[in-house]
Amino acid sequence: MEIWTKISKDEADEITDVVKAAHCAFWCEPETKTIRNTPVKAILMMQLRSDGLLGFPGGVVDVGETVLECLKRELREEMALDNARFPVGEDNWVCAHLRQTEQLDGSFKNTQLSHFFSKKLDKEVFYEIEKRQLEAEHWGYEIFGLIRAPVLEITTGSVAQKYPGRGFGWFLTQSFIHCAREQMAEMIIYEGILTKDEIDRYFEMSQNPELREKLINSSCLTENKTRK
Ligand SMILES: O=c1[nH]cnc2c1ncn2[C@@H]1O[C@H](COP(=O)(O)OP(=O)(O)O)[C@@H](O)[C@H]1O
Repeated sequence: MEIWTKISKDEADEITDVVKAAHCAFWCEPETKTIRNTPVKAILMMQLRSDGLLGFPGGVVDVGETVLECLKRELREEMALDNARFPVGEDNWVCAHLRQTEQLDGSFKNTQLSHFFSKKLDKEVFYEIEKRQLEAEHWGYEIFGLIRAPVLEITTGSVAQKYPGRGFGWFLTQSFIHCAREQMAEMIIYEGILTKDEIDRYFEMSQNPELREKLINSSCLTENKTRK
């Protein structure tokens, strides 16, 4: 069994004997609308990983590297990011999560410390950085898709009435790597995109068993099943 716990910066700085990782959410307010005239509050840059899960750009800190040096290297490898133009620094730190893994004797050992950063971009810059990712060294090898996490809610229409949370609530039903879903929630609150209550409501909706069953078994929420 593995447990992920959010810890403070001071607590994180105390931990030394563990694998460290750093990931970053680049985001923007696109000031656009999507279907049914729904305002898009924000879009977050995520990736479809080669293991089929969704996560943020970043990776494991190599021996001799600092957390920020690691992030810089990973952002270059995974996004072809021009780090001099778009630096990510201590000011962009949002949260840390500690993974503890159960051992054979039932005790728990610290096995990973994940730092998370967030950087807001102008929408034009966001689009430019997105396009550049197709030239990244790890594109098509470790990174299989570019994702815009949709921070929005489509509230009109019968499906939205029956299954609220269409938009971000439904997005949360996807499969995320490790603590990426929690990091995303932390960063959305930290940046003032949504309140904690709003995020909690979306998490609750995404855990509705009836909705999850429908989303997994049918792409259009109908009763039709073409595969048994
Ligand atoms: O978005 C994320 N949030 C939190 N942890 C992640 C995320 N993406 C990957 N990880 C975890 O961080 C570690 C580094 O994985 P990743 O695939 O990013 O790095 P790598 O490029 O160094 O192999 C792994 O334990 C992985 O499961």
